[in-house]
Amino acid sequence: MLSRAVQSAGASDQSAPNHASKAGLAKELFPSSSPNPHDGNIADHFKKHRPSQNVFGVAAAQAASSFNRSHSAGQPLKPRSGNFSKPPSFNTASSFGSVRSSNSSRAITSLCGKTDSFKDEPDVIDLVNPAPQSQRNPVKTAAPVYIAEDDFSDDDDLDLDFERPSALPQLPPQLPTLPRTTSAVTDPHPASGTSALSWSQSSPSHYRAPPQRPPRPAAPQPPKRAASDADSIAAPKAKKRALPKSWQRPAKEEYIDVDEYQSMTVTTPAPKPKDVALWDATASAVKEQKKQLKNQSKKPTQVEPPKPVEPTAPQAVKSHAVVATNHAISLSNEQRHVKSLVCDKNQSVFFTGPAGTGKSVLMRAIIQEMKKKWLRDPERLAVTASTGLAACNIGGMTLHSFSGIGLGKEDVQQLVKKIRRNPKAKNRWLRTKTLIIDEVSMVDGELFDKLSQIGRIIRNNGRPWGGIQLVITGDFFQLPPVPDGDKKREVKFAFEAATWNTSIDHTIGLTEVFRQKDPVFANMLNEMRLGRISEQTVESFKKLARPLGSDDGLEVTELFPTRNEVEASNSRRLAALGDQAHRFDAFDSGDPAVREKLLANMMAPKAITLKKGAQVMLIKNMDETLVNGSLGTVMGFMSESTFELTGAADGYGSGGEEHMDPNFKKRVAAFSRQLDNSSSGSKAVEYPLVRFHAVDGTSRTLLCVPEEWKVELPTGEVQACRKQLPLILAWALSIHKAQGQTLERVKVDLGKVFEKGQAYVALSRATSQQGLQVLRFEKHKVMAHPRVVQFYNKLYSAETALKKRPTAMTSQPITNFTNKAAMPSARSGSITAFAQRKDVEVIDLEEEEAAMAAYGY
Ligand SMILES: Nc1ncnc2c1ncn2[C@@H]1O[C@H](COP(=O)(O)OP(=O)(O)OP(=O)(O)O)[C@@H](O)[C@H]1O
Repeated sequence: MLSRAVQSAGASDQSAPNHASKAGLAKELFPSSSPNPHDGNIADHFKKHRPSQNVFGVAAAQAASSFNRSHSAGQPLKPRSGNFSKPPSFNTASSFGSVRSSNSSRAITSLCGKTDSFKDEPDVIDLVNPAPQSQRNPVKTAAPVYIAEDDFSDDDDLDLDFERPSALPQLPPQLPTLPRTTSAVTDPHPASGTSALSWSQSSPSHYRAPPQRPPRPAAPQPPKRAASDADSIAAPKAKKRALPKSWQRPAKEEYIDVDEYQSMTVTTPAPKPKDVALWDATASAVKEQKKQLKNQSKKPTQVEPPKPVEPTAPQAVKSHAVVATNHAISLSNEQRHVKSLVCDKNQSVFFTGPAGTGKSVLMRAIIQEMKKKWLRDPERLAVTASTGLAACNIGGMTLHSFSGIGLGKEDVQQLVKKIRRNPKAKNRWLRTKTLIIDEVSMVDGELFDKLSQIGRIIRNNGRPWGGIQLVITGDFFQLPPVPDGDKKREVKFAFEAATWNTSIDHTIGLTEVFRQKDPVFANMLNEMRLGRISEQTVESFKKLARPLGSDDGLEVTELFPTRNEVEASNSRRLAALGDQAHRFDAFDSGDPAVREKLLANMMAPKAITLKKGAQVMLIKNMDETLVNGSLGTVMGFMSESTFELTGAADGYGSGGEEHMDPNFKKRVAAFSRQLDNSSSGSKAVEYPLVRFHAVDGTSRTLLCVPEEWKVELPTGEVQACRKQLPLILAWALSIHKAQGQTLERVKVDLGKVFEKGQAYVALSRATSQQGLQVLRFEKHKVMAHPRVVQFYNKLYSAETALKKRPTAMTSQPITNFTNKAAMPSARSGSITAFAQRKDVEVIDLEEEEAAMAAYGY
């Protein structure tokens, strides 16, 4: 078929040496609905942009319409014949684009123009009395093959859509059926105690006693279809199946109930372990038990709302809990608009806006909607973020993990080779249709270009990212990409990537602030965001140095700019816990000459000390829901064998077995001791049992055993390796790790702020001034990156230009920035308050100037 297609295309090319059509095809593969990719000036580009200036599309449409005209003038087309149709006279290049529309219009024309349209040429092939070859329509064999652009995509090769059985040819009615004699079969040796089953459930062979074996009482066989009765049995009636109640989706799509969304995350129940007493277990039974318990522990232990956390560590859980949204969140108009562009119109969208404007909430709503869309094919949606913690917040993985590029330092060709060696990563690239990227401000521009190029190569599709729909969010006024330590090059933002503009159809600015209800506080933060902070705001922030009261019992989360400060604070908190300390030292291997240096900046610490009740963070992706950034509490310590035998769900172990039946506890202890001694000959190591709290409301318990981190050369050769628990202490967080969080009680020390956007990110985590303590605030520490300011200026200019254009031109906006500064949500009633408080002079500018300031002027 492929060679016929090539021949056909070749023939068409020769008959119509139309270079313009080839150029048209090329343009179709590199669509330019976005602004000029080189200068990044959206406003300039928009002036040049014409919505329907697609050379190829126009040529195809003209060809199709001329074709339709010529055939509709008193010469009705032949009806559809099988899968083929008579070729139109226009060239092949045009047919690429118009094949679908021309076919459908022809089908309609033929149905309208002929009275016997439905009679001609049935699609069903008569297998019993096939017509001789000579009687068949010769046009079929001569018909050319039409190829759509997607036919060559790897992606489509993998599209295993189920074909409805009704499309198959009907069975001939005279198919011989065997006489129903099965019920008359008499069994010469009926097995005693066996109840006869009806013929439709059991074959005759089931009634005979097995040869050379004495008959023994047996339980009735489950209905089983044997090969011998296949001919005589009619197809079983399909059972009516209903989805479990928990799978039902909310009726109203426009309202997103976050709680409902969270509780919809249903997991398959773990298989029940075999009913074998522990002390009776054979080696293979123990193995089986281990396997089952391991599987069990990998799954969320509950799907209901999370239980109150053990009294041992209430603070730890409360302190970092993302503010629970117990009420339904209805998306604002601007959020709904973005969702519709993504989910209904399949557009590639970048939506941005100040902290707290609901970017993550909107992203979750989009993910929920897209998951519904790809319910039967979940791999089509990939959810990623620039950092592990951000990925955890939206239930995804890091962009690096998704792409399978490791650190991604190599050039594109090497990275492609690396991905091709990794079947999982390669499959992700091929299967994904929509790629979500959260917290894009930390995605490096070079990485963005590399991934775009990798997508094109691996998917064999010339469009940016190989044609994957991108849904990107983030605020470039927040944290920039982490600079490349080796090259010492200046940081490059994702919006500075060469492929940024061509990858995105729409840029939308969200303006309604939800996190901070207090308009004064919201505007103090907005000034910080832009790096244009008034003296009054400086004074207000300095007043927040007072300590926070602790009367509500909520623990304060501490944020620091540097890792050392974070470590010092966590050590202090650990020391305050009374329990026994457990120290875990890393096992390092590799070339001693380079090992120390290579492992110095590794997330996994050289040594970590833990206690029961300690708040920890996972630093490695375990699976879809336990990811780098998941927060949890240490519930106790136990050996692997105890964990596997007792199960993780109850959370017992050394220091946590109080709920266990004493007799059972003794037996388990004895048995696990026996196992431990038989395997190692000495007391087994006890590892921390951690209950992790996922943002989707589930709680999962995991015995955290050492994991490996490797530093590899591009050849795959391991230079250094560290084996350590995948945990760090997490009472205090670095500001980088806190990006994306909403914290009700937060203490920020800005003394060592070193990065642009860092102070803004830290303070904008707070929901109110009452819940925020700020230490060492200085005006000069509040910095906005000049290139980010410039980028948002351009977006604003493009928006202004757009508004000045005639309505017809603005039907497909590139940007959708509203001409106003970011404000607290009107629905909280705060907007009125904001308007009435004339004494609060936030930004001393006219309305338009204020709007410009909001976007960087
Ligand atoms: N449509 C909405 N209605 C009510 N509350 C909302 C809405 N959208 C978001 N919120 C609330 O606003 C707060 C901030 O939301 P979110 O974290 O999504 O903001 P963000 O723009 O992602 O912030 P950041 O840039 O700091 O990560 C959350 O507490 C969220 O529940």
